[in-house]
Amino acid sequence: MALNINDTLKIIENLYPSLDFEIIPIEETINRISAENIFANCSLPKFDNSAMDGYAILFDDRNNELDVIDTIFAGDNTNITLNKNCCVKIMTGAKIPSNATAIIPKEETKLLNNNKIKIKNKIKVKEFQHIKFIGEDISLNEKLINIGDRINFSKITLLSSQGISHLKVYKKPKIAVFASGEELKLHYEKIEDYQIYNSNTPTFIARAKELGCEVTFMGQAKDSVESIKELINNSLNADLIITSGGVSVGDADFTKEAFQTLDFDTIIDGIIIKPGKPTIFGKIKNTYILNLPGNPLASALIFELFGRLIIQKLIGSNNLYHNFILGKLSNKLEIKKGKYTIIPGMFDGEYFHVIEKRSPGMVNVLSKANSMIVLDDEIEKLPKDYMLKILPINWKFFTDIKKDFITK
Ligand SMILES: Nc1nc2c(c(=O)[nH]1)N[C@H]1C(S)=C(S)[C@@H](COP(=O)(O)OP(=O)(O)OC[C@H]3O[C@@H](n4cnc5c(N)ncnc54)[C@H](O)[C@@H]3O)O[C@H]1N2
Ligand code: MOO
Repeated sequence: MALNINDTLKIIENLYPSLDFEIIPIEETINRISAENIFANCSLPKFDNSAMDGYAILFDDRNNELDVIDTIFAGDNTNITLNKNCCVKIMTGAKIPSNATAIIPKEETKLLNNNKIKIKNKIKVKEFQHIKFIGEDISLNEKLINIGDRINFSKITLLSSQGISHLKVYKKPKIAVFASGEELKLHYEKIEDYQIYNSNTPTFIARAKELGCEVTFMGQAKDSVESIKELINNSLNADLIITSGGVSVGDADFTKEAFQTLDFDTIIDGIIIKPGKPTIFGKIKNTYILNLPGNPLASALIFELFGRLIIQKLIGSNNLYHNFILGKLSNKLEIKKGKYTIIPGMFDGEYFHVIEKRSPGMVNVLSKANSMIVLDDEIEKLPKDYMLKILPINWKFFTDIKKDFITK
C-alpha cells in the first residue's frame, strides 16, 4: 500500500545502516563526515597576545612618557613584567608582558627619542584594548566537531589550529546504479529512431557522486526478470542500489518481480505523491534498494526529496531533515488537489518561479530549476506572493544577474 509523505520520511529517519570508518589525513576529509567527536586539546589563543603592532603598556601609565625596555616579536618566548612608566615594543601576535593592560598601536604614539614614547594627545585608551586573551577563541576541551558533521574548509581551520593531522571519517557509501528498459541505450551507443538514450542512470551516478558516494555503474537490464536479477546479484555488495524504470504496471515492468524473487524486503511500495508515486524502497540483506520510476523528472524529484535523505543516512551525516528558505511565489499557481505535489522552480533570491512545463517524463526541467516546493494535498490555488517553503536542489547562490548585495 502506498504511504503518505510523512510516513515515508519517518521510515527513512529510522533507518540505521551500519557504517564503516577510516582514518585519513585532514587534507583529504573535505565533504566527508566525521566519525568522531573532536575536543580542543589546547586553548586558543594559547597565551595573551597583541592584536596590533605597537606598545604594551600599563593602562595607568597611559598619560605618561614611557621607556621602551624591550621588543617582543611573534614567536618569542619571553617572560617580561612591566615596571611603572615602562613599556615594550610589541608585534601583532607576540606574547604580551604578564601585567600589560593595554596595547597602543604604533601610529597612535610619538617617538620622543630612541627609547621613549608618548601616546598622542586626543587618543583615548581603553583598559585591555587590543589584547587577545588566552582561550577567548577556543577554550580547552571545547567541542569542535561532532560525530556526523560534514567537514568543510572551516572545520579544517579548527582541526589544523589544534595540530590534528588525521580524522576518523565514515567511509563513502557504495552505490550501484542501473536502469531497465528495452528501449534504452547508453549515451555513447548508436540508437534507432524507436529507442531513447538512458539519461536517468548518468543522472543518478552524477548526483550520488556529488553527494559524497562511491558510485558504480552496473549496466543496463533488458526487460526480463532474468536480466534484472543478474544486475541485482552483481550489485549486492553495495550499500544502496538505485534503479529506475519498470516499477509501474506495464507488461514489460519487471523490476518489482525481479526483486521479489530475491528475498526483497519491501519497506515502501508507492508514495502518495505527484510525480513519482510508483517508487519502491526495500532491502536485500544489508543492501538498500531504491527503485525509482522511469520517468526522468519523476525519478529525479523523488530522489531529491527522499533519496538524498537516504544518502544522508548512508554517509553518516547528522543532518537528516530537509531545511527550507522562505520565498514568494512569482505568479499565481493552480494545481489539481488530492495528492502532495513536488513542483520544481527557480528561486531568484526573492521569488520562486514555477517551471511551467514539467511533465514527469521530461528531461529539460531540472536544468532550469534550482529548487522545489512540496505542496499539501489540500492546495488547489495559490496567489502571487504566497510565502513558500523552498527546498534547495542545486543551490550555489551565485547568479547570472548582477545584484547589489550590500545590506544598507
Ligand atoms: N496504467 C498505469 N500506467 C502507469 C502508471 C499507473 O499507475 N498505471 N503510473 C505512471 C507513472 S506515475 C509513472 S512514473 C510511470 C513509471 O513507470 P516505470 O517506472 O515502469 O517506468 P517505465 O515504464 O520503464 O518508463 C517510463 C518512461 O520513462 C522512460 N525511461 C525509463 N527509464 C529511463 C531512463 N533510464 N532514462 C530516460 N528515460 C527513461 C521510458 O522510456 C518511459 O517513457 O508509469 C506510468 N504508467
Ligand atoms: O511518477 Mo509518475 O507520473 O508520477 O511520473
